[in-house]
Amino acid sequence: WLWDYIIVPHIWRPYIAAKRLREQGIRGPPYKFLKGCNEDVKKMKDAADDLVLDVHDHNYLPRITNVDGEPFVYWFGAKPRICIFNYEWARQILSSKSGHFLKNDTTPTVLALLGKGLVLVEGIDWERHRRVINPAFTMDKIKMMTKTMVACAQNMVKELEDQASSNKNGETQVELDKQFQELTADIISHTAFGSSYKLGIEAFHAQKELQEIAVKSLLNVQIPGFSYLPTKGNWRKLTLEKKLRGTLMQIIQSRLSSKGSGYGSDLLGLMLEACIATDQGREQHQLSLSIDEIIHECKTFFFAGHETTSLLLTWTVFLLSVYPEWQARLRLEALRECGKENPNGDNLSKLKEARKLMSMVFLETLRLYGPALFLQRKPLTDITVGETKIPKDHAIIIPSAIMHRDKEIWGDDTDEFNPLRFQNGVTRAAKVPHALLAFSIGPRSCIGQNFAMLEAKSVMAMILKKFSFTLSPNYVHAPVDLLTLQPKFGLPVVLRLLDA
Ligand code: HEM
Repeated sequence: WLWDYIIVPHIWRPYIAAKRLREQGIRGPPYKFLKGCNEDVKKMKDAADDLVLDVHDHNYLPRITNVDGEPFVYWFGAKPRICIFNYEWARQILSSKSGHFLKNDTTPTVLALLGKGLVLVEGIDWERHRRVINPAFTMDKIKMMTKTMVACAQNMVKELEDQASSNKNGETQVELDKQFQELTADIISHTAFGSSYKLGIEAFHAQKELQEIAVKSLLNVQIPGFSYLPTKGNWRKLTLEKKLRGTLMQIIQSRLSSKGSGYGSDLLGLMLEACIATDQGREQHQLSLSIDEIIHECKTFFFAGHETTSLLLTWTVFLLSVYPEWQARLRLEALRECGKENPNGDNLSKLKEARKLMSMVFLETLRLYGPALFLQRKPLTDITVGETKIPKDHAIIIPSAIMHRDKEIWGDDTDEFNPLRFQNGVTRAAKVPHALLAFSIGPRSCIGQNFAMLEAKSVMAMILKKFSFTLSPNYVHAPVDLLTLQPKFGLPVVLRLLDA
């Protein structure tokens, strides 16, 4: 036991891995028994935590990391992670269709949070899941969902409008980040679960708490078997997992029992149609999912589908508050394309065109404040990338947030907010066509990117047409890495009714 569970994985393998990498010139902080670098990373983050930035300063990297430049290795517990910064290597790894690069191992808490759905499944299972789910994300389907997105956004805007008009000056101060979280959860819940959206919101609250636990546990010392001990934290995690599963099961049961001519054309409906095909005794074929897989997919879509879009909206409002001239330009564009009407599939398509300012602003926000700070992969076998031999099972970290500031690729103004860099389209904004990694690239790139952009555009157009906004004096600029990039102290904003 000592040999298999302690000496080999926690002493022998890290020692050999470090030696092999050192021989190739890849260095990094020393491995520490059980802890790896987790404690040091935690200390480094704590030390940088007091660093508050000016709102015009978009280089928040010193708050979350102290690395750049050359590839190096660090230790997540006993597991080596090789951090690379090279765009060509990143392209090779992310675009590989050979199945040579898998998603990296994840901790049990992150797995409970995210579910073993499309983001984490591999190989033929991934192909099967993606085939079932792809039809829910065609542009036509997403355009049809605009109505739901707009209806949800209208409720939020109306509430804010009432708040503002009850004040003489037509102003209200709100924590917009929280509003966006509720709104995007509402939207994904309606679009994925239809009439069971209220249960979806319950699931969202359980998932939110699981996320907090996941963030806290991520940099803890990795003691083997610790997650199975009956601690208070592990108990809470188990209770939340049960609640989340139970709620999702309830949503599924209610859909199964209300079947009319089909299960519906939303995401859940599509997955259930695929599931029933298996249930009816056909062999596991290319278009089938089990109920358990559907539960995992629901978790995946709930997390991947609301948190990221809510952050895109949050950081965009932050930037438009700091650059009021851009806010005014976007308002004019929204009024020109949508007039007094609410956005709909057609006028939003116009805002979607690459040359539109709204698209450029969202892309620039994703470059500077993309929700995912890095991408991770691990090779299935020993592999050479560039001239570096990467042994199998060594995680590869592609730090998109750092790479989005590479001056050689993006030019000297990388730390500045300059949406016009995207005026000729996303592939011509930098020296390489795949420079923007916010949605990743290659076969595992984000399936929900069109959904997210359309949702963000609907919401932003509706806000811009009703309000002007500035940062509240209470806003503190301190972006923080909590699995995704978030404003540490939220986004308090003063909204002013335009026709006040
Ligand atoms: C601004 C919003 C969003 C951002 C920045 C974003 C970012 C990403 C990134 C970086 C990946 C690749 C992860 C990797 O390679 O390891 C990804 C994958 C994924 N995203 Fe998104 N995402 C967003 C919105 C959404 C939405 C709205 C949905 C669903 C409704 C969604 C569902 C997914 C799924 C299912 C995958 C896995 C795809 C696969 O592996 O086949 N995302 N996303």
